[in-house]
Amino acid sequence: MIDGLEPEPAAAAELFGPHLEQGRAFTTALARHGEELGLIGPLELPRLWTRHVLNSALVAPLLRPGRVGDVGSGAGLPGLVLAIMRPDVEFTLIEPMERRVAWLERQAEELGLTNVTVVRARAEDSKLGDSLDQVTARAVSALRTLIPVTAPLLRAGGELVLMKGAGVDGEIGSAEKVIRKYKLSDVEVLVLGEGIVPDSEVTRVFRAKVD
Ligand SMILES: C[S@@+](CC[C@H](N)C(=O)[O-])C[C@H]1O[C@@H](n2cnc3c(N)ncnc32)[C@H](O)[C@@H]1O
Repeated sequence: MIDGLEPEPAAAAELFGPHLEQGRAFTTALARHGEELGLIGPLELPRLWTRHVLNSALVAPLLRPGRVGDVGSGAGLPGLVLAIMRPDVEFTLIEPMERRVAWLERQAEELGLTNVTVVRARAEDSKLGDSLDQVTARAVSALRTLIPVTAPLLRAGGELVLMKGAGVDGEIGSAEKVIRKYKLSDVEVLVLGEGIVPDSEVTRVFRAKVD
C-alpha cells in the first residue's frame, strides 16, 4: 500500500483483463518513483489510476496488430500501458529526455515486455523513418505543432491516434492548415471512457489517416 495512491478502481480489471497484474506493477512503480524522477507531479497520486493509467488504457482497442510509435512517452503514458495490454503490437517509445528513456527501458524490462523498443529521439529526428502503422501521443503539444512531427512517421495509409482534452475541437480549428498540408483524411474525434471512468476523466482522441 502506498500512501496517498488512489485505490484501484473496478474499471482497472475490466480494461486490463488478463494483463491486470502487469498494470498493477506499472502503476505501483510509477507511484513509488514517479515524483522523485520528475515523471508525475506531486498531486497526481490520488488520481494516478483514473487520470493517467486508465486514461491511457482506453486507447488499447483502437490499435491494430502492427507497429505503433508513441511520441513523448515520458512516464510511459500511454506507451507502456498499451504495450502491457496489447502484446500483439510492436511499440516504439520515442522520448528525448535521458532520464525518462532510462525509466522506460527499466520498466519495459521489469514488466517483461518484449514488444517494446525505446528510442532516445525527438519525433522530428529523421532516423525514425516513415513506416509506422499508427502513432499515439498524450500531453505532448497542440495539434497545430503535433501533427507536423507525428504524421511524417507514418506509412501511407497509417493513422494518428492523438489523445486530447476537452479543447480538441478548438485545436482542430487552429490546425486546419497543417491537416491539409499533411493530407490527413477521415479526421474524427472519438470520446472514450463514458460509463467506464468518471465523466471528468473521459478522454478524446483525434484520429486521422495519412494518404
Ligand atoms: C508533458 S510530457 C507527457 C508525457 C506522457 N506522454 C504523459 O502523458 O504523461 C511531454 C513529453 O513529450 C516529450 N517531448 C516533447 N517534445 C517532443 C518531441 N518533439 N518528440 C518526442 N518527444 C517529445 C517530453 O520530453 C516529455 O516527456
